Amino acid sequence: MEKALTIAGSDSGGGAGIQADLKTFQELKVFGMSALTAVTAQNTLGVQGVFPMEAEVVAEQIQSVGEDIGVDALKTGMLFNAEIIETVAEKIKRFAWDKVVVDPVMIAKGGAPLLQQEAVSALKNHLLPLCFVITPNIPEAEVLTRMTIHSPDDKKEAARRIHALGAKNIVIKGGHDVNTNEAVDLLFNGADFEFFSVPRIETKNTHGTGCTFSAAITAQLAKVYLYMTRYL
Ligand SMILES: Nc1ncnc2c1ncn2[C@@H]1O[C@H](COP(=O)(O)OP(=O)(O)O)[C@@H](O)[C@H]1O
Ligand SMILES: Cc1ncc(COP(=O)(O)OP(=O)(O)O)c(N)n1
Repeated sequence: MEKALTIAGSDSGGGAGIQADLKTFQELKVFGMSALTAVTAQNTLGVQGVFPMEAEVVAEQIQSVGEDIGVDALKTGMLFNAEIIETVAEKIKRFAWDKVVVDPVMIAKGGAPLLQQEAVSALKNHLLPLCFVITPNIPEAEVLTRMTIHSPDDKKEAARRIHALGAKNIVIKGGHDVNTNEAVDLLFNGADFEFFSVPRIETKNTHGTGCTFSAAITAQLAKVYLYMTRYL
């Protein structure tokens, strides 16, 4: 069975974070593992508390999993501060992991900060160059690129800028683009753009959509690469 690791925060409500990731891994039939970066107290009303782990606690969890069980693909979610980001980047380099999905979690939909503002440059400098896929939502793409996104052309320009920061593949998610009756995601691989659209589901129950999305990509990456290497 292929193995996937999530390096992310705990959501006590179970809709996002580590809990959403492990459920998604299970659904997609990969063996799920976790390295916890923070404990959050959350429910359907919002985030009531954020308690980050010490960076060395994060490092030890990744080390334990990496040196024994092995990792076919991994994702990062809530990383909270620059020290944790730098620790995670060091471990990715140490194990030479290349199937790395970065969900640049910054702010919960209710408005609670899940990444310190001063950690954005650590994310850009240390983690983006190591990732195979990055999955920002529109507000996250705006922070990473320091531009506003209103149109499909803006999304393309933002994707180009994120690619220039070192990410190989960029998916700018369309969940926050509530003025359209479609949810439109943009994929850019450094050469070509592709838009993916589905009819927008009219619901307020979108907590954890981004976590689930990036976990699904991670699970499929773990399997696809193993499949491809059999034919090399
Ligand atoms: N109301 C919706 N209807 C259909 N798809 C949605 C809806 N909201 C989000 N999505 C999809 O869910 C995925 C996660 O996107 P998004 O909600 O923007 O992420 P995040 O949780 O990080 O803000 C994307 O593929 C997006 O297109
Ligand atoms: C612990 C934790 N990690 C990530 C998130 C953000 O989840 P996301 O899927 O981006 O969507 P919202 O929660 O913002 O709706 C989180 N809330 N908690």
